[in-house]
Amino acid sequence: MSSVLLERDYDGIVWFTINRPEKRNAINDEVMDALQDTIRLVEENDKVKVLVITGAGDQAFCSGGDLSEFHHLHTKEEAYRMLSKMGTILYSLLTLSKPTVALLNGMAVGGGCELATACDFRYAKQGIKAGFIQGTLGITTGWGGASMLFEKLPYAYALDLLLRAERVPIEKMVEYGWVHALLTEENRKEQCRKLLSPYLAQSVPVLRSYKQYAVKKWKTDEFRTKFFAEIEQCAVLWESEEHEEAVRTFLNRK
Ligand SMILES: CC[C@@H](C(=O)O)C(=O)SCCNC(=O)CCNC(=O)[C@H](O)C(C)(C)COP(=O)(O)OP(=O)(O)OC[C@H]1O[C@@H](n2cnc3c(N)ncnc32)[C@H](O)[C@@H]1OP(=O)(O)O
Repeated sequence: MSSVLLERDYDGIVWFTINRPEKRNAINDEVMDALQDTIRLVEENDKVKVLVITGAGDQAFCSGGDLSEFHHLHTKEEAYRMLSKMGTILYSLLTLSKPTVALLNGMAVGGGCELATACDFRYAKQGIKAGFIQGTLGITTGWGGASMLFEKLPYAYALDLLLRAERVPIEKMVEYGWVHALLTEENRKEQCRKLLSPYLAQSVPVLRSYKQYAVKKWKTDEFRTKFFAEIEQCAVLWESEEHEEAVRTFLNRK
């Protein structure tokens, strides 16, 4: 079974679905590579207008990095290779010249919240929770999530979410401005398409122009340096006994 599903609609939407529901849609190398290829396709193809990223099943949008695959990374150098690979992908998602949406079909935790933060809009199913829970693993955001969060949310809200490191009810995420629309259970894809229909009515050059203008502030050496320094800091913490122990506990919890 493929780790990712890709669909292209007649109206210009590309749907990228992480298809690992049995792992709560955790991200491994295969998902990273497919996401990178999809971002390239959306950037280059003049018929594609919007990229929507979602997860398969009803339980999770994405549970972050695949801890069972990445727990063999012990040194900060090993960790940095993996973290900066995904960080580079999320940076290209952040600065993509087409609108992007994270469609939260279920909970988002850890790197799953970083993936969602890299998107322009977050539409979420009612009743779910989302959390930057990295602190409970003895690490910080490793894919540039904090740099992006501080750009997109008011300072105190962003800091609160990172420091509390818990799963927060999605209604609070709406209040904080992280989630832009709540969806009901029924036919979420159609609800998403309806929310996107005004954007889909615009031409690709118009969409591109506004997005390029919007993301210009992040295409600077200053922002990139901050973004990759955050990733480096996570790599340092990845080596710690606290992190090793937290991951061991999660993987052996049954
Ligand atoms: C690497 C980058 C870093 C970052 O920058 O942030 C990260 O992302 S670190 C990873 C952070 N994520 C987590 O710590 C999440 C860990 N998962 C959970 O807390 C829970 O699984 C859940 C997401 C809250 C879902 O809970 P629940 O619905 O009760 O399901 P289970 O816990 O029983 O999980 C089912 C199944 O899925 C496996 N799983 C879940 N998350 C991951 C993951 N991130 N990596 C690998 N595997 C994951 C879990 O082990 C179960 O598998 P089986 O035991 O084989 O059934």
